[in-house]
Amino acid sequence: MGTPQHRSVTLLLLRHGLTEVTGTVLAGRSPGLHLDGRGREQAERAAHRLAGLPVDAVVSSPLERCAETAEPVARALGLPVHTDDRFAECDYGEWTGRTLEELAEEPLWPVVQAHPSAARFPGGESLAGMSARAVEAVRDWSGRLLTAGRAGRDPVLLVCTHGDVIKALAADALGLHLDLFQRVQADPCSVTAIRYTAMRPFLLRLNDVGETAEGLAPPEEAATDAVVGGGAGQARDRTRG
Ligand SMILES: O=C(O)[C@@H](CO)OP(=O)(O)O
Repeated sequence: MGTPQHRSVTLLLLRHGLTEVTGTVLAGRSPGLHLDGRGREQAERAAHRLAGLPVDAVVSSPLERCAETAEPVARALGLPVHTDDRFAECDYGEWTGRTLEELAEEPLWPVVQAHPSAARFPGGESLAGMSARAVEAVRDWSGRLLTAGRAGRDPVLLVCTHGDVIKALAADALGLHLDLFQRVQADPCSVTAIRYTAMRPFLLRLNDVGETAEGLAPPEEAATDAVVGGGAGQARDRTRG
């Protein structure tokens, strides 16, 4: 990576809108799961809310519910949607598509709730692995934007992704062990904003479902002199052992 002209990146994490199973089924990587009418409305409202922000790139999980949320937002911003598999929901393996009620009876359930850093889903991924890949993706995209370095301000990256991915990235930003990530909330179409400055992540907004974009991005003149990635670097260590 070349010498970045601007050394702070603002990350906006947008959770996808509602689907007909949100909150009752562990959707994960279920194929063909689309936004429902409420979800499409939420995506349009998010597009309206975020339209005026100086966003430099929109990146989405490949799953339909995120792509369908990112699309109107990116259109309002006049940007293309990039896809990155590392922002896909955790691969829940055999748990994918099962109801939460049913899963609550599984022996692994209390581990997922109370000790998620030890949770690996049968036939799927571990939550620690999901966290590490998402942190790595944020680091890569941030580096890319810093290298591209638009004059006059620090870059803003908008990522449309999933509940557990946002919870993991927010936990990383707060320096929380992954075991505490269930204490973070990310509602449909909420925005969680993190600024990475001087090797350190700062949580600007958590689970923000407001109507305005005030305070979500730096003012035009703000260009700082620091380095991105402190939280990202620390995350893997915190999820070990
Ligand atoms: O997969 C799911 O059911 C949930 C889990 O957090 O995430 P999302 O709906 O945000 O994809």
